[in-house]
Amino acid sequence: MKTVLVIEDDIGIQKQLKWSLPDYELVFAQDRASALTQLRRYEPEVVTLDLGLPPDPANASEGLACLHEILTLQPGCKVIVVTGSNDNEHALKAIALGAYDYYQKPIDTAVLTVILDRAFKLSQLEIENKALRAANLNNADIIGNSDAMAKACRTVEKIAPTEITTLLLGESGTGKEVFARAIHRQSPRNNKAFVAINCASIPENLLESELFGYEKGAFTGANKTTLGKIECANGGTLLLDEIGDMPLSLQAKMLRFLQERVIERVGGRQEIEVDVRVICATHRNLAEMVTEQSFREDLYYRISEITLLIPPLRQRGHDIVVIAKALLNKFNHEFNTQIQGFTESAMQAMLQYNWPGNIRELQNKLKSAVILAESKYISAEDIGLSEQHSKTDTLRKVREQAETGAIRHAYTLANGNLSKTADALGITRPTLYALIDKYRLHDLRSIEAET
Ligand SMILES: Nc1ncnc2c1ncn2[C@@H]1O[C@H](COP(=O)(O)OP(=O)(O)OP(=O)(O)O)[C@@H](O)[C@H]1O
Repeated sequence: MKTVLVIEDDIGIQKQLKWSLPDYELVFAQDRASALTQLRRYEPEVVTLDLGLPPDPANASEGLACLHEILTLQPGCKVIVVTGSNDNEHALKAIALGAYDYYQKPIDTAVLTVILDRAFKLSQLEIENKALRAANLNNADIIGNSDAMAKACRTVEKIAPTEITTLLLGESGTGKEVFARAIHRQSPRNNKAFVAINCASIPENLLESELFGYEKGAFTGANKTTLGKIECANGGTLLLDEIGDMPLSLQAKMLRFLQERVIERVGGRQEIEVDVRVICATHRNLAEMVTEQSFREDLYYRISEITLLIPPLRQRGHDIVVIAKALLNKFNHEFNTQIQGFTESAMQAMLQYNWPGNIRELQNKLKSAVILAESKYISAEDIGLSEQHSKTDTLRKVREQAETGAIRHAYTLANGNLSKTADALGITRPTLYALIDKYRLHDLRSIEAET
């Protein structure tokens, strides 16, 4: 349910709104201080604000000051100001200060519902727009603006216009293929093919014909002459993914192609010239493989004219959150869901988790979270990251846990009697009610109501 913060000191109107707007979760505040507390707590997209707030309800000064503070704290918030009848002057002043809309008392819930719906729609559009802008920060689909990524993107911009053979190094799922595509897209070859082949996923005996193609009759089943990936990439770019997994037997043929830019199809005798830009990628330590003699040294130097290290996700700082939000936006579209964001603990957990599977792992975790989440905010549990991943609780959360625990403990000792519970806690009964509301401990109230 969408949350609306209603800032209104008239209890009667609060009640009226509560029963007449059942499709929203309404949270209330009666003055400027409590409004700002509620704003920090619920971060509502939409607020209704009665301009006549105590201590000066006859005047709009307190309401306008409140509006100013709300927009300072949460600039994207849609504030609908509520004025007395014919109070156009203050309504216009509020709009000039940044309020989204206004309406005049007496309350007409049909009108208010339309205004609220429009405010939420606009807010959603703005949130999506922001995520899309974040998604386009650097190179089309390379999301993120950490120093590490900015540096990698600058390198892409420099090497893309050249013909230099590039080696992309990085853990699995860091985006090596995404970077290879970005190099192609920014190169003069961008109107020709980008062809990728994963050397680790094709059986050794098939890899040669996949890469170099074969002539008709070259082997049983070779019914017609077939082009390999290298020829298919002619004029464009070829990505040799997981080059570290290329068998030694094929490495010599690959070296010849890279040096002379000619190939021979399997079963053929004719040399065919090809004009292909080559990008290689691997998560393996090729230098170590050279020492162990499982990778040819001459090939290693040939493919690594320039090496670009793609940082693992855990070293990209706040990028994790930026990417997570962009992915959430994408999955909301894909699955037609309305998840609005992440809980604080989910954010902390994502920032502290090690992400061994990098962005691919983040994608998988978020996809299932979006499908399975039961609230509009994704929690740490939804993404399969337990509380232990979120080591630093906010002060607010620590306080909430402590107060909730103390209230429940006192309540049990007082056998469900709220007056005794309040006494034991050293607070008044109304304060206890306020805390029950604040922490949504409504089971406590209902037990007393039954007794
Ligand atoms: N910076 C990024 N922003 C958003 N999505 C990204 C980013 N980098 C990668 N991705 C996405 O993460 C997934 C993994 O990326 P990619 O396949 O390029 O990784 P890889 O390093 O080539 O992985 P592997 O080594 O396993 O082949 C892809 O779906 C890709 O679209």
